[in-house]
Amino acid sequence: MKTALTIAGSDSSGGAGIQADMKTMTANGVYAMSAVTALTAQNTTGVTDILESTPHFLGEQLDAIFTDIFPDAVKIGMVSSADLIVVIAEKLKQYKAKNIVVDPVMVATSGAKLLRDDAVEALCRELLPLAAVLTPNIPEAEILSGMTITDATGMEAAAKYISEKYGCAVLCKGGHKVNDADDLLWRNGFGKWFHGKRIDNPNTHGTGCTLSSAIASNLAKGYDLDESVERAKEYISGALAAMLDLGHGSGPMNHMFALKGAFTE
Ligand SMILES: Nc1ncnc2c1ncn2[C@@H]1O[C@H](COP(=O)(O)OP(=O)(O)OP(=O)(O)O)[C@@H](O)[C@H]1O
Ligand SMILES: Cc1ncc(CO)c(N)n1
Repeated sequence: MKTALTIAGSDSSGGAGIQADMKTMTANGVYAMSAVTALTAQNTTGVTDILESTPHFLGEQLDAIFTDIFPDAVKIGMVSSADLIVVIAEKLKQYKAKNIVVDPVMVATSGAKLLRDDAVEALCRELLPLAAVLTPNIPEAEILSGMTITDATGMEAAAKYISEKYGCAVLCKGGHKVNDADDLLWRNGFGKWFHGKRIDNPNTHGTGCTLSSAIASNLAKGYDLDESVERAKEYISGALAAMLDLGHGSGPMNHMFALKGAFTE
């Protein structure tokens, strides 16, 4: 069985972060492992508190994983401080990790800030150059490129700029503001649009975590990047279309929609 690792924060409500990542990896047929960067006290309405792992303990989790079950792909999500980012970069280089998907998580769907200001610079310096692909939404692509994005042309300009600056592929997600569910993949000097059918579902907690983990799962299974993105979009469309409705805010998706009998009661 192929294996994947998520390095991310825990979401106590189970719809985003580590929990979404592990459900997604499992549903996509790979063995899921985790290194927890932070605990969040969170539900569908917001984040009330964050307790960070120490850099030393995060390093110990990564040592334990890489010296035993080597991951075929790694997904990086919420990493709130510069010190944690430095440890992750050091360990990924030491163990020669491959198929690294970086989701530059900055703000939760609920609006809570998940990345400290000093960490943005460390993320760009330490982690982006190691990424096989980076998956910013529009606000994150604006921060990483310093550009304002209002349309598809803006998404292309920002994705091209970020890809060239950090030498990695960039999947700019349209989900939030522009172009509905159409995402742009910029790699090796060329852009390709992945068109998604917009699903009328207000429950989008954890969509970014889920998409990046599905891409990592497909890379772990040996699909190339284009095929991995295509399959990940199909998976997230299925999870959104299952119309799970839990909680008082923007609720989670049904990650197990394809499991026989899932959520029928
Ligand atoms: N209503 C929708 N219908 C279909 N696809 C969607 C919808 N909303 C988002 N997506 C898709 O889900 C994926 C994740 O995109 P999104 O922009 O929501 O991520 P994100 O902003 O990083 O998520 P998060 O809020 O978890 O941080 C993208 O492929 C996007 O196109
Ligand atoms: C722990 C965690 N990571 C990422 C996100 C982004 O959706 C979130 N809400 N919570």
